[in-house]
Amino acid sequence: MRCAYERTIFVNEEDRFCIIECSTKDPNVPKEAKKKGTKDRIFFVAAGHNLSLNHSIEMELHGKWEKDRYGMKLKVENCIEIVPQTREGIIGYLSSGLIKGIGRATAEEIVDQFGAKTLEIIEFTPEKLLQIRGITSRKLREISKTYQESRELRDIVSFLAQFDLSVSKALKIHKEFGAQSLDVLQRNPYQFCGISGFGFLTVDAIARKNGCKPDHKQRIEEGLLYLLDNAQGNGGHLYLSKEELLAQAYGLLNHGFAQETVSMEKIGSVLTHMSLSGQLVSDNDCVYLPYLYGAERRTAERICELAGETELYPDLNDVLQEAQEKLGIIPAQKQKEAVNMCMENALSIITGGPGTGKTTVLKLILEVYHRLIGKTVMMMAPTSMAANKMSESTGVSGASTIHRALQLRYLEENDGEECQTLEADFIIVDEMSMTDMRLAEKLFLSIKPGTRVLLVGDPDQLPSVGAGNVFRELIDCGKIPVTRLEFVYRQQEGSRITENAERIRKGSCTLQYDDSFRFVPCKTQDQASDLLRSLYLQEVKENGLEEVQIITPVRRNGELSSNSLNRALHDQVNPPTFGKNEARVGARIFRVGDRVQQMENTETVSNGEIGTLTGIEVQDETTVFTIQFSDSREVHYEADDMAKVQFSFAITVHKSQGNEWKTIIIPMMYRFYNMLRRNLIYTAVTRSKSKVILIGERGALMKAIRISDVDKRNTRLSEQIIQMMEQNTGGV
Ligand SMILES: Nc1ncnc2c1ncn2[C@@H]1O[C@H](COP(=O)(O)OP(=O)(O)OP(=O)(O)O)[C@@H](O)[C@H]1O
Repeated sequence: MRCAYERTIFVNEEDRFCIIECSTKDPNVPKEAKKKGTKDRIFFVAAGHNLSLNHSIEMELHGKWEKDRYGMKLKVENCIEIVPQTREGIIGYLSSGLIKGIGRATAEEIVDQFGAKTLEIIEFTPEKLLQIRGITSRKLREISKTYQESRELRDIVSFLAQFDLSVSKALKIHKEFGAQSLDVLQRNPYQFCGISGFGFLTVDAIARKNGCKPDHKQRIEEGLLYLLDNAQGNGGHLYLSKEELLAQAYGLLNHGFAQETVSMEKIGSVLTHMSLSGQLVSDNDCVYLPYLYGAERRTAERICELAGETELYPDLNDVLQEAQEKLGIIPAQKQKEAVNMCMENALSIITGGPGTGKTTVLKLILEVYHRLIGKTVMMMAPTSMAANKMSESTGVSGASTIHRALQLRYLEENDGEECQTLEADFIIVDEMSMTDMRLAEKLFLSIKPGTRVLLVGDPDQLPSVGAGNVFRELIDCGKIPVTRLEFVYRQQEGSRITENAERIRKGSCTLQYDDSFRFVPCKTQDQASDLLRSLYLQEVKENGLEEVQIITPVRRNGELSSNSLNRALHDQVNPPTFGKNEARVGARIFRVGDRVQQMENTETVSNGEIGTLTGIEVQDETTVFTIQFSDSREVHYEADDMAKVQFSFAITVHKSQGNEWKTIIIPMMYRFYNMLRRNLIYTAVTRSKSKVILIGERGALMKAIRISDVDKRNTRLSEQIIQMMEQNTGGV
């Protein structure tokens, strides 16, 4: 059925599942599905993946009519975009954003000149476009390239539609294999397993449809690699035991077959072969992906090189006394010990929850170091907000994110290679619990032996988002001096937040409530969502958008997920008004004033950074978005880059790490099920500077506080450090 897109009802950004309203001239729309209509157009609802959300491109939709509680809709099985033939249609298509470098005015000029032959000319004799004013050779190259890509892309999208695969996946394949994509898809789809986001399961479905043998060696290899990769993402594991890996592989490779098609022996022999050829590393029956094994080993080696005592400073006590007097701080015994430890050891760790005096100790350390040694100090933290806080609270400017300090772009690049050597005599890293194995490797390999290093953090927070449990392992290995600051000084300032955070940390469910720490009971998800949004709007009115944050355990599924809350809040928090620029990117409309969060590391922005959209301008027929981050840095994004950005009125607990706000609002429902964990609620609560509002079921909060230690990760960093140190000292 030939249709036109009319409006979006719903789009899931992750898998591009869309529900849209369409119109058609086709009279075969069932009566029950007809929404409204004019004399010659019938309106109805269609649902499916990757539907066109572009008014300029018509679609041919094929599918089944299905009825649910919202009425009858077309469940789309196949959607083909139809390149338009009319003057308006071609102009609309060319200026739809699919083809870079052509805006509305240029499109009109092209069509005026070439008429119905326009698309043919762009495809076969694009040089003729040089006759058009404003089209330079450089622009022409861009137009030809993106036109070609959009054509190839359409073919890939059609092929992938039968596997329910999204446009974004088609884009990834196309980026990697270009014009060869379709051929590779049909012949050997396992090659796609190397493309990020292209999991074994997806590729396996394509391969099976194309008749690939289920016990083919490459299928088993890719299955094993997939399971190890999956163990990183799902459990934060660096390795799986051989037994566990074989059991998982057997289940995976035989799934969906009536009988055993891949034997355990065959999987075992492929695994052995992969270990011998270096595709995997098997060490003491622990099976690793090679780069993760390397990251763990190399980090352990460098830790051994960095650790050790420094020269003695006989004046240390006197200098500390002078520093205390200058700063007006009377440190407790533990705090003094922390200063001494840091000055007497090349590598040391300070841990403590909020308000335990970590910053106070840091100030003393910086002052003592300045007086005793006075060389270059470098301070860094995983997020820019944490880095800014470090500078502000210590009064020493220049703290940066770890990524910026290391000049890292994408972590995937240069695995195992040393990057940028850090030219400093003393390096302090805050919020160390957020650092995963791969970032830790980059960090430590960048620090030259002889540099003094102090790691600061709170190991009771969530472990890093990426695999590994670096900070906890460094503490637990027992080879690096650690000072634990436990006394909460901020309690004396009458804050319920630090007091309750401390109780949560210890697993106590007896919390104290007042205006700074509230629990608002709600029985249902709908009720909680309504109340949460109205409380959020009220808090924003009082404190400003930048100081209020919703932190939720889940990103998708349900009204209390960050995705749903952002959708529901966007127009309320930042409504469209006359003169406020906005622009559509895919299904989302971005507006000046929106709060957004970066979801991937790039050259200039670290994953997790939060900023405000301050400008949307059209420059040279390209829409440019300007985002200002917390350190006043302005970064420009084009429409494609905005895929790396999410609205951030609500964010997940994982993405909140290393940041803080005045007011935090947290939904807590039983339906969060396996997200109800102590370190999750502890992390969320400790993000607040002055007010915590919990909304939901009290029992869910209690359950979360009671459940600890579910994050056991397979890592051996601590074991490796111990082994290496003992070898170095001849087992003494
Ligand atoms: N020895 C001390 N005597 C009295 N007050 C102290 C002492 N140490 C710290 N404080 C006070 O306790 C409060 C919390 O200290 P600080 O900011 O250093 O903790 P923190 O661990 O860095 O907290 P957060 O992680 O929440 O920023 C501050 O007001 C600080 O002045």
